[in-house]
Amino acid sequence: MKGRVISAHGRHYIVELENGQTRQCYTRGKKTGICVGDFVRIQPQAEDEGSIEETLTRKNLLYRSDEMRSKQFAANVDQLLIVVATEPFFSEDLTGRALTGAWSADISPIILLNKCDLTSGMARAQESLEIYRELGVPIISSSIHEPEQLKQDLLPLLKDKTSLLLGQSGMGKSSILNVLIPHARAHTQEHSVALGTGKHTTTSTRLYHLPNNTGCLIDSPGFQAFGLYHLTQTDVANGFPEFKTHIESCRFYNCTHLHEPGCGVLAALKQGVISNKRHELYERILLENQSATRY
Ligand SMILES: Nc1nc2c(ncn2[C@@H]2O[C@H](COP(=O)(O)OP(=O)(O)OP(=O)(O)O)[C@@H](O)[C@H]2O)c(=O)[nH]1
Ligand SMILES: [Zn+2]
Repeated sequence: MKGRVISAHGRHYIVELENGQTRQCYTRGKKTGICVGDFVRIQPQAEDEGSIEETLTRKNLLYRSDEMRSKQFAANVDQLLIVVATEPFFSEDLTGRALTGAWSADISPIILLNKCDLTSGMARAQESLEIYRELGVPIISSSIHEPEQLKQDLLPLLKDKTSLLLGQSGMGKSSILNVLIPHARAHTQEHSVALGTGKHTTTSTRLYHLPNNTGCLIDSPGFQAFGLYHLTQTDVANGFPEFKTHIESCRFYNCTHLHEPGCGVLAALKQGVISNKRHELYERILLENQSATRY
C-alpha cells in the first residue's frame, strides 16, 4: 500500500492512503528520517496500523536547524508560503533565511503580508519586502478580517500544489490556516503581551488538504531560528538567485564571493546591483556554517 505521511511524532506517523483512509504507522529497526510530506510504502498491520517499509524518492527535503542541530521537517514541497506581518514586525533576517532555504532546495516562495488592516506598519513592511518583489517573489497582502478576499487571492496559487506554511510566531499563521481550512481548527490564541516574545502554539508539523482536494498545505510550528547548517557554500549561493549571473564571471571556480579578486558577485555589490543587506545575510550564513562545522 502506498500513502503520504501527514504527521510525525517521534517514530510514530499518520499515513494517508491513496483511498483517503489514514493509518497509524511506525518504522521497524533503525529506519529514521521520515518526515511529513514523504510518500511511503507501508505493510498493513492489525486493523488500522501499518509499518513503513520504504520511503519513495523525494523531490526535495526542507530542513530547519536550531542550536547546531539540523532537522529535516518536510518533504516533497512545491512552494513555500511565508507569513509576515506588520505587528509584531517580522524579522528580516529570518525571512531572508527561510527564502534562502527554499531557493536552495528549488522551491519557489510566496510572501503573505498579513494584518494589512493594521495600517501603521504597512509602509515599513512594504519597503522591507521590496527587495523580494524585485526578485520576482509574489507578495500578497492579507487580513484575516477579510477572509473571502484572502481565499480569492491565495487559493488559486495553492491549487494542486503542496505548500509549506511558515512564519514566526504571532504573524497569524494559525488564523490563516483556519480561514483556508476551517476544519483544521488550528489553534489560534489571542496575542497577549507575553506572547509578544514568541511563544510556540503550533507544536507539530501537519499536512492538511484544502477544501475539495484543491491542494495540500503543510502547517509547521512558528520559528525563532532558521539555521541553514546543512547547506554547503554552493547551496547557500544558490539560495541567492540574484548572484547567479554574476557568479558566472568569477575568476575562481571555487570563489566564495566574500573576498576573492575577480569576483563577479563583489563587483555587482560594488556597483549596487546586488544589495548590501543581501550580501551581508549571505556572509552571516556562511560564517555561521563554518563555525558550526568546527565543533
Ligand atoms: N488585526 C489583525 N490581527 C490578526 C490578523 N491575523 C492574525 N491576527 C491576530 O494575531 C494574533 C496571532 O495570530 P495567530 O494566528 O495565533 O498567529 P500564529 O502566527 O499562528 O502564531 P503561533 O501559533 O504562535 O505560531 C492573534 O491575536 C490573531 O487574532 C490580521 O490579519 N489582522
Ligand atoms: Zn565570486
